[in-house]
Amino acid sequence: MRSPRVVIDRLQPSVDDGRFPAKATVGQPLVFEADVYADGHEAIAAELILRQPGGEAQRLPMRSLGNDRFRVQMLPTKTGRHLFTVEGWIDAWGSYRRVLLRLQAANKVSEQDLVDGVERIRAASRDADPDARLATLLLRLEDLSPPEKLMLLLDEGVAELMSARLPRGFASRHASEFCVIVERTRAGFASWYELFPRSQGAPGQHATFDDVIARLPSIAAMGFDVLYMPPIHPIGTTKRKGRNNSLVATPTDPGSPYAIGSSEGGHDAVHPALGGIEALRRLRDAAAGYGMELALDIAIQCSPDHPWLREHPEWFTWRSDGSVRCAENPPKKYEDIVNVEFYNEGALPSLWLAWRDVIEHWIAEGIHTFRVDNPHTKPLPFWEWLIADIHTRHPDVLFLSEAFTRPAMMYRLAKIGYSQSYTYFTWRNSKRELGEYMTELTQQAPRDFYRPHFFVNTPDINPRFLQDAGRPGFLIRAALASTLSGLWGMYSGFELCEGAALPNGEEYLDSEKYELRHRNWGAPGNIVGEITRLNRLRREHPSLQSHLHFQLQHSDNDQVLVYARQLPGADELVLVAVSLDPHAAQETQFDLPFDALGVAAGGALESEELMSGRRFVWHDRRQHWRFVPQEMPFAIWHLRRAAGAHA
Ligand SMILES: O=P(O)(O)O[C@H]1O[C@H](CO)[C@@H](O[C@H]2O[C@H](CO)[C@@H](O)[C@H](O)[C@H]2O)[C@H](O)[C@H]1O
Repeated sequence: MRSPRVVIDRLQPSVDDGRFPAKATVGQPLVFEADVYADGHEAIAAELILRQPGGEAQRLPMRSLGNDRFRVQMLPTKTGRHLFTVEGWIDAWGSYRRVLLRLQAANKVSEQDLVDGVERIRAASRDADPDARLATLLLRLEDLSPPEKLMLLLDEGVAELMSARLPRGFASRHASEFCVIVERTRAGFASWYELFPRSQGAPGQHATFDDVIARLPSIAAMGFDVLYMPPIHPIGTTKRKGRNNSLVATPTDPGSPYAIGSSEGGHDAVHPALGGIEALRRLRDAAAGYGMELALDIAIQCSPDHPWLREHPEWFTWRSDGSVRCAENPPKKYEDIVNVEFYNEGALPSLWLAWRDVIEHWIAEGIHTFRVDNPHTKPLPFWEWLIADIHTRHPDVLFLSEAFTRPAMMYRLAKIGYSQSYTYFTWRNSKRELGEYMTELTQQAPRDFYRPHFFVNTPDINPRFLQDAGRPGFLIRAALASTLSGLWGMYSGFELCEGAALPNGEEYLDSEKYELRHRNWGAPGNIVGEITRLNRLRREHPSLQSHLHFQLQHSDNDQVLVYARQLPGADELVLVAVSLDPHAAQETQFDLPFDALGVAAGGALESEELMSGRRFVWHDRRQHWRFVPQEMPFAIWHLRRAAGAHA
């Protein structure tokens, strides 16, 4: 096929050139861009053609950014698949107007140049479909002096009218329609709190969901809106794990909740000691009363006691001794669970459908968010099918991928449907690491399909950084996670700065995965107040509700990371500076984003430090700040142009 005269290229957002849908979130700016160009020097115009779910195609004019790039931005309000393409054409009036502007700047506009414009309008008004506005315009032009005529011919309203009337020269359209899936707000903006329900009661007693209800007011007061629980199903006894991952359990050890299934049921059952399904329903409703939703864990594995081993032996691979090999995620070994085999003869489609039934079961119970354990150890085609299938009936259901593996696999899981993904954030501590990682996530390909969920800790990850960092270290990581990504999460105990670890690793000492833990939620030294404030700032400042719109700022100290968060086109922004050193005071000179706020030389910025409420007017582009870890290792400023300052 020959190239059209007007070429349309490099549509954004697009994932692998349109092979997978891009992602967007209700209420977050969605930016479309394309290169549109042609031979010669004529002006080009472009339009986005957008089909929203259940709607007519809409045409949105795109603005030239220069260098052949065009852009339009919209705020999605509907969830679902949005299809788009781009049309471009030679803009005859735009070409005339552009020349006229250049002549005006050079003070060389001739009488004939003005006549040319009037003649163009006259020709347009002679079209088959007469436009009264053009007739009126011609009448007005007749009585004007040359300078007045020039002003009117350059008028933007006239440009709009003429562009709408004139035929689109050499119009062409990109050959493909691209897709953006818009998901509900919590796909991209949510604060997760993870807890083990069985630990939420009186010391030494297995708690129920009713005990979790009693904890809701304080969790909601901290500003969390998703309550995530590790598996809540019956736990097997065969090869049950004991304290600190011991291979021998005592009769009173509750077992790992990931060892799912016993004679009391499998993945669609609730552990009786948690109060059963009625108690879960009470918790679900109580959480909704606090504006929170529950997220459940989907762990595709079975304890050897799971009913499926008896009912569906064809879903497992049996060894000659009648056992099934235990699961692993190298180098970790999970002796108390076995895997189902997706590729076994007899597993397709029954096993795939069984998992869909499990998800449907919990959706029917009002659960709309699922954290999926180790999805990278299960078939990609399975996830692609399952998520698409669930979304045809339940487009608001969210899936979080807990894959800590190679980047290609983590990204692929997002491309094939996962709404959110665990990340390497937990292990990115230095200024260089954090800067590079954020640049990859926000300015390279993942930007269009990968929503990073920044967990500061998990029951499996007691980050080495936190193990000896004390309270300042917890403040540092909370500030980073909550201001770098729209999605952040913590596992309970973080707010109490718990960091005791087993030697030489990242496992918690006396991990709650294998025993009940009782905590004093008001223990001295906690950071509940700071977490509450951070979550409040996230709600108040839309630029903190996504990981996108991130810009590194210069700071002269390698221990201090400074970044701006600004929505496209906004006249305000949030500037964050975090000292990455939990042990010693650090100070830095850093640059203020005067240009991003349109402040010219001699102008000033009004700023409010949002943790303390202190206000400043800053006249110098370069500022100085000192961080004392025991006081506050970070600062967050809201910045806008000072009233009266010139742009
Ligand atoms: O493999 P990951 O590091 O991604 O961890 C996830 O999956 C593990 C297996 O489900 C899970 O491990 C826990 O449960 C196992 C099964 O009961 C048990 O053998 C492990 O000792 C225990 O850590 C882990 O919690 C989960 O996040």
